[in-house]
Amino acid sequence: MLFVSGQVMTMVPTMNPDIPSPRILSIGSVNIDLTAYSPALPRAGETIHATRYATGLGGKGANQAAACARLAGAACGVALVGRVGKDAFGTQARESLSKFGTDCRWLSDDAGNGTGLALIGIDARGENCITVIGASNMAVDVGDLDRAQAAIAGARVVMLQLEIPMPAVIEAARRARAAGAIVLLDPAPAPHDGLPDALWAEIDVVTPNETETERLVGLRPRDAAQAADAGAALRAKGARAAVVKLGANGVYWCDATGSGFIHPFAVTAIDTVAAGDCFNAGLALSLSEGRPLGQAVRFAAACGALATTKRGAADAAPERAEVEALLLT
Ligand SMILES: Nc1ncnc2c1ncn2[C@@H]1O[C@H](COP(=O)(O)OP(=O)(O)OP(=O)(O)O)[C@@H](O)[C@H]1O
Repeated sequence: MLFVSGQVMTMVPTMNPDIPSPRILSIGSVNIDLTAYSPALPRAGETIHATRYATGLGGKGANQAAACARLAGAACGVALVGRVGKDAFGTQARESLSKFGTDCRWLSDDAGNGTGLALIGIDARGENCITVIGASNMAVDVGDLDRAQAAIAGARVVMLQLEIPMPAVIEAARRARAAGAIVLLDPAPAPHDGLPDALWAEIDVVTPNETETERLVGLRPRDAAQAADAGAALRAKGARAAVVKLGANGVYWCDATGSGFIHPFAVTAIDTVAAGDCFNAGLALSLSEGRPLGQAVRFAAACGALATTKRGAADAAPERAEVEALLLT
């Protein structure tokens, strides 16, 4: 059946009884990252020559889905709900997601918008400047959720981020929670004026880093004690649990049953890009297996730490065996 809604033209996916309903969904953005490496970044009006470039999968929705699929392995049941353009970048994104094992049945082709892009410049010192073109990501709406309703209804964990329009995020959270799924929100990029109350009410676990925490509750945590204050403030907003990520300084968690601080795993970090996405992927997988929050956060912290030992975004995602080995140290 061909379904036409606004600018989207896509096949309506049906739930094939031979393919189990996904256990974990990421509802969010898909980008292709185009990265140019040059000795210095260009100033306004300047043209420079890069020494090399790379293209790869990006967007927090796609990164988290891909990382989670790699972690979960063969019969993983990790799906992505979102949009790509009907262009070469959309084809590249689909191929890349499929290589990780991500179920793309609910990834729509948007006939009216191109695929989301991130244009990234990196200089010799590792400084970067990034231009994001949201494109089809900014067209994600309730129609995408309608098409994915059967998947939302069957999911154990739904991962959300803030790179698609806020009304779609709120409605996705509402539907997922109503269906009994655990709703994970990575509040990135965090709006300057915080989150709407309608979203706070639907969040099971919110996972900000230091700067996102400051935008959400006005506190910038630098250690475990400050993270505990921030965690309490995040729960007072309405989230049932808070996980405050402090990068190389560890991670704090709290929920109705208690709280804890996980010290960072000792790794040799070479690139922290998407450590947070791999962390959230691990958290989603572990929660989907019924682990309590403290155990799930420890698993996630090992995933985040391993992601810093490889270059790239989704490409830096570890496999489960690597995570289990690090957890034994
Ligand atoms: N250098 C590191 N050593 C060990 N663990 C790390 C390191 N950096 C990150 N981690 C782990 O990964 C988690 C997520 O990293 P971080 O706090 O940088 O997230 P983030 O800011 O959301 O990341 P990004 O936006 O770059 O994806 C941390 O809470 C920590 O558990």
